[in-house]
Amino acid sequence: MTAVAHPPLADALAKSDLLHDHAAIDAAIAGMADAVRADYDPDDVPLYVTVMHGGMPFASALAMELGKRGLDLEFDYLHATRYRGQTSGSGLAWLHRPATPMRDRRVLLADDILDEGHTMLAVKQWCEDQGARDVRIAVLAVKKHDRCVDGIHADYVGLEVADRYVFGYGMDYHEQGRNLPGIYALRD
Ligand SMILES: O=P(O)(O)OC[C@H]1O[C@H](OP(=O)(O)OP(=O)(O)O)[C@H](O)[C@@H]1O
Ligand code: HPA
Repeated sequence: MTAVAHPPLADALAKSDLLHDHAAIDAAIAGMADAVRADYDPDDVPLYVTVMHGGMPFASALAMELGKRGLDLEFDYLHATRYRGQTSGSGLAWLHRPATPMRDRRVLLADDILDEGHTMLAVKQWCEDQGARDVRIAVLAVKKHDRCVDGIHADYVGLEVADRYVFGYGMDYHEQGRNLPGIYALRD
């Protein structure tokens, strides 16, 4: 089998701009935690669903900030992907669905980025179809453009990013760079 050659991460970094550093991301997540905490009753523990893989660093950080503020969370995760390591999206593939029953639960979805919205539209619809009584969306970043599908928006947003391919803090450049502590954008 021939291995697929990926462009090296160092080359991507050399032709990218840092949009948000780690301190800015931490501050944004703390602000989001304040907003989420104000909307949730600790006696009605939400089901906190991380959208893998990209959502993992953000979901972890937000969960800890919510813990500091006295909001317990029940964890589950899903994996739905439509980019598959590429820089443009195609059809959504579900690789894992949450196992926890959602009927009558409040569900909080945590992901790295809302771009064209296809992923979250399908994921939110699926949670509602499972009987969740309330489904909200927290994303670290929203991309600024007018191509987002109708009917979807993020309830909690940390940062805006330009209409360029972005990576770092969960987001990949050909499956690399997810653990960069900042968010970078490729120059056109
Ligand atoms: O708003 P959209 O245009 O639908 O794109 C956003 C989705 O794309 C990315 O996932 P990806 O498909 O790259 O999977 P990954 O998280 O495993 O990298 C990202 O993590 C979001 O889930
Ligand atoms: O710009 C992006 N970067 C990484 N993953 C993404 N998923 C949707 N848009 C993006």
